[in-house]
Amino acid sequence: MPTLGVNIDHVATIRQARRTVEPDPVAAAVLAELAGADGITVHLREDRRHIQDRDVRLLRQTVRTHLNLEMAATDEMVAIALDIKPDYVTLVPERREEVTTEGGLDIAGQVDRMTLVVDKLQSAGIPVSLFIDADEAQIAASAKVKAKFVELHTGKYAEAHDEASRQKELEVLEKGCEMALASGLRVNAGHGLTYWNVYPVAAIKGMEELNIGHTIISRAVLVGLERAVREMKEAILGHWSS
Ligand SMILES: CC(=O)[C@@H](O)[C@H](O)COP(=O)(O)O
Ligand SMILES: NCC(=O)COP(=O)(O)O
Repeated sequence: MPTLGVNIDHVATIRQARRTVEPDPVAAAVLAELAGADGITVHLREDRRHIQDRDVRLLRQTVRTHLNLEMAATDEMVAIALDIKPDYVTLVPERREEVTTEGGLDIAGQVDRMTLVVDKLQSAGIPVSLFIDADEAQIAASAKVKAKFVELHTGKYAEAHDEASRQKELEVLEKGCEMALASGLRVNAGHGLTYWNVYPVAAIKGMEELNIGHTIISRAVLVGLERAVREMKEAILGHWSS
């Protein structure tokens, strides 16, 4: 079965709603690791809407499993990665106006640029994963640019409205995984996976790591709310004052 990379971006989303210091994604990473996370994933977006540079720098020092830095393939981000040296980098497409990552990277359409970026990072000892749709041309191009991994975008599978379309998207992922492995790539997957839809993807043969964030942070808010309210009642009674 694949390992679990916990994406903690949306802990930072809550913090950035007030531009304050809580909740701290660095603390969240420690708790995720204590609970069994096999890796920590953060997406340093160009607009810094959630994760900040400070978070990535501190996480580099505190993460005990492995740190996966998701980022756009821009010169600014490459410089940051070369400086911070995460355990691996996942290159993702970014559009500033998007609510979340909408599709996979077009590697086939920018082989020269991607070859350059992948080589720059991997020559510095940072393995590169490419976040792509499970599409034949994109998988072939990912092997061509010599990335070590691909991360198959599971968004279409996760958003399928009925069982037949979900099954069809699952087959696309299975075929993509098989093809990527046959091309010498290691295979991760993620985006939009939930407690209810993860198992069929986890069961795909050869799948190495699943990166999952939004559903875990959403659940954490709900399963933690009762205790948080109880503790505020205690604080009002002075139990938290020194
Ligand atoms: C690349 C990807 O699928 C996730 O990292 C996702 O982008 C999380 O960040 P956002 O929710 O800001 O899109
Ligand atoms: N690359 C996918 C990821 O890190 C988490 O995506 P999501 O579970 O927040 O949709």
